[in-house]
Amino acid sequence: MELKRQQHFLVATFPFQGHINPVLHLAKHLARSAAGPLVTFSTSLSAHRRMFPSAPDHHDVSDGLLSYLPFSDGFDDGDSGGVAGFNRFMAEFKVTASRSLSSIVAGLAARGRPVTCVVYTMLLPWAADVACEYGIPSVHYWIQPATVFAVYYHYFHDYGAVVDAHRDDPSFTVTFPRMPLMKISDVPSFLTSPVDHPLYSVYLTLREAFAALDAEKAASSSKPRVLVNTFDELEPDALAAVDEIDMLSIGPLIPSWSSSGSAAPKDTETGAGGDIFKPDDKGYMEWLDSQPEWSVVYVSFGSLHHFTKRELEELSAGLEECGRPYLWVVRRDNRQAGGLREGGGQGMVVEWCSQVKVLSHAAVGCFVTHCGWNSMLESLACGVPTVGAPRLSDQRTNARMADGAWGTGVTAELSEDGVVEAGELNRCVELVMGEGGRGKEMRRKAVQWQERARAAVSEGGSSDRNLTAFLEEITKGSQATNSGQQYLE
Ligand SMILES: O=c1ccn([C@@H]2O[C@H](COP(=O)(O)OP(=O)(O)O[C@H]3O[C@H](CO)[C@@H](O)[C@H](O)[C@H]3O)[C@@H](O)[C@H]2O)c(=O)[nH]1
Repeated sequence: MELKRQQHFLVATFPFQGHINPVLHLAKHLARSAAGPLVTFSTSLSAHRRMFPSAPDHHDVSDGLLSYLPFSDGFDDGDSGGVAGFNRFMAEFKVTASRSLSSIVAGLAARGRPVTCVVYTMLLPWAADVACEYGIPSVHYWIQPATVFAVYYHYFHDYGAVVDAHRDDPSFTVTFPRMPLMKISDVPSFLTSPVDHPLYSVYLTLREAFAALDAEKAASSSKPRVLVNTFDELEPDALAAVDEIDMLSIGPLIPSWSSSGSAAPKDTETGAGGDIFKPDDKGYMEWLDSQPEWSVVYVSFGSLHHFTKRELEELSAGLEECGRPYLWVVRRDNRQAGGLREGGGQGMVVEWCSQVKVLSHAAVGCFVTHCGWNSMLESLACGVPTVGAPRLSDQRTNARMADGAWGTGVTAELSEDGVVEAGELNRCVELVMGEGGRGKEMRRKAVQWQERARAAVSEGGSSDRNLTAFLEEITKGSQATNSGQQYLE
């Protein structure tokens, strides 16, 4: 059989929008690199169907740059049982999806397009075993901050006992190696939640991911390398906080920059292109065009958060109280609770928008966010200061960085039931957008970070250099071992 030597990345991700986006941007970046590798993007069939509603199922979709080949996770109709059923879903996901991804690798080889490197994200640690099964290298792509990676790493090694002992003491401070002091209340929530939490399986999967990196280290003479969607200047301490792992910053990978390779966002390219939610066809960009510069409050809590009725009531009232124009994303699957008051003349509520395009618009002056990592990077990349309303996972750590080290945001005080109440929203938005000194400073810093973020991904910038070095190393490694071909023989 004639064997091809072309580099072929298989990039695989969990079917959440917040995981699909950064992986898709990396995939595009790889595909456009000088070496011109093949790149296949893979997520679950249910998410693939939502990304490509008109594509015939099970078929390899191609957009001329990437191939899209879904794996089955056993929940192909997309009904994974919601938060309550999530632990059961994760157990099934691992078994079925790893088998399916393995047959994708075998199938690509049989079609003369052998995979030479598997790139996988945090909730797919078993993808490293799939790669190993075929004797091909794999690399973990960490899609949250380096700070969060370092906290998990140290927790799963030497700091588990101290965090566990103080998990109910929010003001207790932990000193993770080479990192600033961190309060327990700022540690990722999966480390302080009880074992009967409905998302406990995320904790177990993360533990598995760090064990996989330990195994990789034990099997090799060099440090495992992890790609991280951040940039050097943003998290210098955290990037150097784990001796045993080489964290390679390659971000911020956001749509316009990763697909164009240029530092300036281009309007036509600011859509994520991997949406699993239907974009709203209300003319929100035209509406933004009609608003003054820096006047609009943009509100979005990402792709997973579910509002309660009280939360929708308080946010509606708070936005009215602010008296500023606003654009608010409330997904269609997120309105059942009731309590949402649409903005009248003052605001617009949409089901889903092109977030980077919105944040890049000159009219937007503040982003009220749940502090998901993609949203945080996108706000920095677009120079928009934030009001943080973090709930779980990495969000509270991210919020603390924005209102601490970066100086680009303020964190709202949540009520006991986790709601940003109207008065608190108004106070925070005024702090960010008002004429006070703190607001002016946040806006100045936001613009400063935007410049640094752009510099990092521009040609010759730190993230650009890291990604180029990674590509060269993978290419050299696969030429040396002829990897990706052995399993054909
Ligand atoms: O109307 C919208 C709303 C959101 N987005 C995009 O959706 C993504 C949302 O990602 P993120 O901000 O990270 O939030 P989540 O969807 O909640 O992401 C989950 O995954 C992230 C990465 O692991 C974590 O940081 C979060 O805490 C976790 O909730 C971003 O790229 C947004 O640009 C849109 O394009 N249009």
